[in-house]
Amino acid sequence: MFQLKWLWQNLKGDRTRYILALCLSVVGSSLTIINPYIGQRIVDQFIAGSDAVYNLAHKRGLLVGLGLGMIGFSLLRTGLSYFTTLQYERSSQNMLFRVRINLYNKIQGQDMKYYDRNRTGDLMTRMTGDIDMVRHSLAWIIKTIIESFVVFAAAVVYFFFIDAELTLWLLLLSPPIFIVAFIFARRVRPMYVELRERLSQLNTVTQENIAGNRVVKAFAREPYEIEKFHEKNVHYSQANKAAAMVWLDYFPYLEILSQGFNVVLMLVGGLFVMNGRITFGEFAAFSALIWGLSNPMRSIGIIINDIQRFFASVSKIMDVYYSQPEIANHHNVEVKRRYQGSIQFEHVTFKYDNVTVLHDINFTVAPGETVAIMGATGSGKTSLINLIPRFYDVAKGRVLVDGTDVRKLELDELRGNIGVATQDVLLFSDTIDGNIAYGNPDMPEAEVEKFAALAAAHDFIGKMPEGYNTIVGERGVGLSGGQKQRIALARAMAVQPPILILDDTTSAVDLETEEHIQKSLRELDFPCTKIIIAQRVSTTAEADRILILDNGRIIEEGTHAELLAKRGYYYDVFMLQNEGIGREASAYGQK
Ligand SMILES: Nc1ncnc2c1ncn2[C@@H]1O[C@H](COP(=O)(O)OP(=O)(O)OP(=O)(O)O)[C@@H](O)[C@H]1O
Repeated sequence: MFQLKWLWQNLKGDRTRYILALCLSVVGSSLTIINPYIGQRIVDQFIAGSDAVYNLAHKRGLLVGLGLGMIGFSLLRTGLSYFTTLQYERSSQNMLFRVRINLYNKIQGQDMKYYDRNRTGDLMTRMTGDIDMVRHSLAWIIKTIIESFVVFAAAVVYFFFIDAELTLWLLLLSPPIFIVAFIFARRVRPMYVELRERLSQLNTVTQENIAGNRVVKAFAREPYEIEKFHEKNVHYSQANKAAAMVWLDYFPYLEILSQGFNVVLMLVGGLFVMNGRITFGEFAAFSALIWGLSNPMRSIGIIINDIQRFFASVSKIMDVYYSQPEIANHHNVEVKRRYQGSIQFEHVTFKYDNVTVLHDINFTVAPGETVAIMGATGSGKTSLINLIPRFYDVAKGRVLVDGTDVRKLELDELRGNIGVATQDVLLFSDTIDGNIAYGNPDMPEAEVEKFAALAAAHDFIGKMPEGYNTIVGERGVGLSGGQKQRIALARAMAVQPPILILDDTTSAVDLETEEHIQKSLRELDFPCTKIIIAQRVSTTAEADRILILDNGRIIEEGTHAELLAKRGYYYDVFMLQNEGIGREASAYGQK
């Protein structure tokens, strides 16, 4: 079975330990028949046998020996069981550790499409609960199955050795138990798949609520969120109850059939003792070991439950484990070249699934040029710039960087040559210094400060209690929108990339600060091609070229003056933004 093969693969490094644990389980379980055997001898020779009085008087040494043997084997079994459990725990914990790293790397290596499709809560469930279920299966389920099976087999063999007919009477109960267990397993399996899905939905709602708690509070939507959580919680709870109810449907049958072993033993075994077919000692041995037949039957339901949970979880993990990103970064570039920074879009069409959002885009950016992109919201600006670092692949056409199709470039090298400040600013829970130096952790402090100053961030950072060592909260909590944007800009510039992409990076800063940033961008002391998405004419005016996007098509292209002269979309935006402040279309922004 593929899932078990996968488990085996991931046990690499601990396979010997795990096999040792399995062997110890077999040995330890086989030893369970020793004490009933000793008990049988004690009963037959010293309690109920015809020579019992004589033996008690003359063979006390043997009795003491058998008693000590019983104690010794009990201690040995306890010791073995302790050592075996230790091996199971160690090997399964080590496997858990490895799979977790592996899974994390897999998730980390996925492309943007994967993150578009998968919910964070679901991925978190895979990284936590599902992995732990797999560990549980190695450390408990497989162990229980092996031990139950060995105890059952050892008891049956021993019983056959004592009396085959009585054993067959007892075994008559096994087929109905297996049939009941089989029907139960078939019924409960889809329920665990559903249960797992509902758990993931519950985690997703919880995660989104915590991550978005500010929005929730701002809109006073706590009751709605509580209701949403409640609904998912009820769904999950119902799925749990439904699975438990199915178990309860079958549990009485399994329990009664398991109890049946004792009844059969009493009736048939008792009869056999009365007619002298078996001795009291042998009957005692049956009694002492009958749990070896009934217990595995009793726990069969629990084992089936856990096995179904295991399959539901392991298939979710394996989904991640074997999913191959369409755009994979192999991280195998030894020497990263520095690009000149030319960019070319050749008849580019781009789709999200089946929705085309960019149509036949053509433009060229020479090294060192600054190109601004403007357009209505949803016109495709972010989608367009996402194609340059190859966050997504084109559907048709080509995107070239330095004359080479980005699909033929090593991703590490390509992305290492591009600094991006995304629209949705994300800062890590780290110091401001750590956030700015994210792309180059060895950057000297003076450099960090230099780029912070270029991004007009140095002054406000200096006023913070611990300056550059101030820890910002998750996603940059504690900073204003404009402050976050400036740190993100400093972070993008700090890698001194030959291509800098800024997606609406100065939308939340005031005009004066923006002017400072514009000046810094113009005067960067390294060669750099800049692609700047902006809504303000004040940002785009000084670009070498401006592209206007509308519904995924370039509808205007030219310099500020050329576009104003065209009296099209750009002109309208200009007029709208400058109405009332008396600026003349022709005079503004001319270099
Ligand atoms: N990950 C995605 N999956 C599916 N569709 C998407 C995705 N991201 C964007 N879109 C769609 O693609 C179109 C272009 O979106 P895009 O974000 O590129 O526009 P934009 O011009 O950058 O908008 P804005 O100015 O609001 O940021 C929109 O219709 C949007 O709904």
